[in-house]
Amino acid sequence: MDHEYPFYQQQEPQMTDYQAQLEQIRQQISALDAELLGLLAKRQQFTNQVAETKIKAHMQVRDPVREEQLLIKLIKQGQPLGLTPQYVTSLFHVIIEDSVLNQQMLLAQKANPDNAQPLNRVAFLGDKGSYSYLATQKYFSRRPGELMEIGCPSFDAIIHKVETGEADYAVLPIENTSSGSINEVFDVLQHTSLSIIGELTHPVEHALLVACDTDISKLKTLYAHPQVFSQCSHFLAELGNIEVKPTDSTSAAMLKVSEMQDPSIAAIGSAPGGALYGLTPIKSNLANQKENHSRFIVVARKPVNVPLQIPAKTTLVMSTVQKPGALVEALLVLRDNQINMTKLESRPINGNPWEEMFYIDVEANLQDGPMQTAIEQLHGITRSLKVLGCYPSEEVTPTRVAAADALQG
Ligand SMILES: C=C(O[C@@H]1C=C(C(=O)O)C=C[C@H]1O)C(=O)O
Repeated sequence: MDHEYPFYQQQEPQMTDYQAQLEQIRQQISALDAELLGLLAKRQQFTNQVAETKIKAHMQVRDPVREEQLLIKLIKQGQPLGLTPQYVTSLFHVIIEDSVLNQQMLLAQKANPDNAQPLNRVAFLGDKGSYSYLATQKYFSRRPGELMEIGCPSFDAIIHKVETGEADYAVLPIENTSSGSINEVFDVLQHTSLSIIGELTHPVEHALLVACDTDISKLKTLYAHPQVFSQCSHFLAELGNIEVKPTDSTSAAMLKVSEMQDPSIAAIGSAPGGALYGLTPIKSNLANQKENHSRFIVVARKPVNVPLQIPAKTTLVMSTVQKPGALVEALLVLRDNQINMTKLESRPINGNPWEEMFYIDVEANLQDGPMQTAIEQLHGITRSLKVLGCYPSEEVTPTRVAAADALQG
């Protein structure tokens, strides 16, 4: 006979017992997370108060010494708690970046009081779910006023909306880390009276999105914006014979797949964007480069004043005279005025294919003395020169702290 277990012996825990344990611990985690959110919100209120003080004291927003001291102290405090220097540093880089961007926005608002309005009507490429839509949401989430989203089919249509007053701002993708500059945007900037008033970078995480249960082997057709195809060219090459069909925007691609509900059809877009169309990702991280970001510019009818207390960028567009070394001569003006150039892009001049326009981004405030001198000198040696805008730089370079230094002493 099988060995009988005495009745009183502990029964094996059932799955429901484990689930109950898990649920109890998860409730404690969620309670702690809520506390953490409360503390982060309180920290944000304090750093915004710091911004108010800096406005009155005309102090720079960024204080690298304070950041380094703060990170070293936190790393030391985290060590005995089992929190690694890498974890503490990366966590507080995100917290400090948010704090600096919030402070910059407050200072910029003070410098442009007329810009604060209850409704921000913003034109962007595509519709809900496009990368431009996500970038628009990100940029205006940090600014006061309700957001009215105005999706457009093309860059020309976007610019037209702002020029005619149907929109207050436009968000335009201008470059991507995988596919480089977006030439169509540089071309529309050549002829618009709008000014660049802001910038932001946004991660572009391409995923393969489908509307129903399927897998890659069943796919026959792929919809996406042409920019996406060039950013995911390696993935597409591996896919083999799948028909790729370009769409005006990522959101148009996702809408198409959502409407067709066909297991042989997919779109490439962001998972959050796809969720707005009921699409699910069956493969992620499709871009050629792991770190795939797009930089967007924000344009408006009126330029903004950028306070000298926050890092600024200025974008120029110029055409040079037709003589050897003309471009070099122009760039030497920037060097002679100690102005750092972060981007140089050339584009053919419409109707004059053998001449080029040069777009230059510099790390400088238009109000700065050296920048004013450089502009004056450039006017004297170029065929044409236009300031496209001076705007707050939204690239917050994290303060580096060597963990070892932090743990000494
Ligand atoms: C809050 C301040 O402004 C910035 C943000 C900091 C932060 O979030 O901890 C620290 C230093 C500054 O770069 C400050 O100067 O104290």
